[in-house]
Amino acid sequence: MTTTLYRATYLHTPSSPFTDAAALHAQDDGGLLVEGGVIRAVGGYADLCAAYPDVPVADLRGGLLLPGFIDTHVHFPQVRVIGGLGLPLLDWLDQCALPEEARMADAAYARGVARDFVGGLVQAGTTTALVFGSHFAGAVDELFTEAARVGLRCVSGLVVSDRLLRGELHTTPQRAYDEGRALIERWHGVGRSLYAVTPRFSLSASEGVLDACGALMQEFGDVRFTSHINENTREVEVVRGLFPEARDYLDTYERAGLVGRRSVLAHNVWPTDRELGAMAEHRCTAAHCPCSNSALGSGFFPLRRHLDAGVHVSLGSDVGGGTGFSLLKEGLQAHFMQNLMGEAGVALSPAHLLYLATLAGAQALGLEGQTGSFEVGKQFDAVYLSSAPGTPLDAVFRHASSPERALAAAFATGTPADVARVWIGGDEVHTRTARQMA
Ligand SMILES: Nc1nc2[nH]cnc2c(=O)[nH]1
Ligand SMILES: [Zn+2]
Repeated sequence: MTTTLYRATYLHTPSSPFTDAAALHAQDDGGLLVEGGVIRAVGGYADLCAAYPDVPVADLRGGLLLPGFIDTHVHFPQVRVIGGLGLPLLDWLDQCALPEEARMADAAYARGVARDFVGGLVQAGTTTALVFGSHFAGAVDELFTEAARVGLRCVSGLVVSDRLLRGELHTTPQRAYDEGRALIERWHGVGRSLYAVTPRFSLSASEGVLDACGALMQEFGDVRFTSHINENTREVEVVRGLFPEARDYLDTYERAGLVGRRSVLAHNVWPTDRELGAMAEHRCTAAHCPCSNSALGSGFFPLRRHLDAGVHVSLGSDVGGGTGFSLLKEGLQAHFMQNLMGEAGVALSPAHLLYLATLAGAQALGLEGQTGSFEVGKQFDAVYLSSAPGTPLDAVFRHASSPERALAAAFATGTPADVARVWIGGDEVHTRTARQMA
């Protein structure tokens, strides 16, 4: 079993800065002892070095070591259509996303997209992702296969819909159940893969399809659930018309038994107070996707209302409605948008951004015992940020007055080009090449 002592400036949030003012832990010259991919000891480098004098040292000084990022909302079939700017949600789906999603019927095409997608995630420092899969079971197999090859922690599933999209993306309740069941049996709990039951959104999923999803959730107790909610005002209006008996958008999922501790609902830009109260009671998560909300003009995420109601919030890139895989960029955009909301916004510190990009995602997925922070017993999932000499971020890293200042700069200006090395369960899954640094 390999044992390594990593020497680095590291930061992590073992608790939530939204409830614990001392949540951010930083070590200027820190040590992490990793044995067989698991963190066995943490602390100052000098202390660990004295305690474990024979263990080989990996010297990561000069940059920042953070827990691997956790993206709780990202679409596998959309990596090649990033950048469809300027359209509202329903037009963007129609013109940009869905034509590409139809191409995923071809498994060979899907295999290429899976390589682009998983590569994009790990190069951005993402070590765990809750992924919207494809409408085609064969393409979902390609995604899980590629994620397993690379070593990504991948939570994903078959996307199901039976109305209002393109015909070739529609299924039936029975097929949704049968194909979902087969995929769960093939992938759930295998290696680092987990299954998420995934109706696209209530606009495109009839009660029958939502009930089929509910049946899978009942039968397989620990699979996850994900979908979209309250993203765009026009979408909310259409859903209201389609479900006249439902109290609101959330209720369309609640009635099918889909909302609980392991449910992640993306966006929630336009929630009612009833929905926020119910989400807190269910202990489900809202995945905030700030770049997507900006690019599609969906609106400002009411973070203050979520926090006041006690709703758990995590971060998602929402590629390809979002603009790329970097959770550093999502953190910065979240910060910008809250600033622009004035009194209604939440002042997000670097500690908040780090928490949202790491432990908050692990908690959303019920994986906080395994990942999201550098605590003894957790997997060594980590991202090492180190900038090319001469770049502004390198200058900050060399001269920052504290690790927290360096962390703020990483969110302000860091990109995937600054991601030098990435580990998942102790396995190095990405090592930047000279070309990627340029
Ligand atoms: N942002 C976003 N919202 C959706 N709602 C339903 N499908 C999608 C999607 O692909 N992207
Ligand atoms: Zn989405």
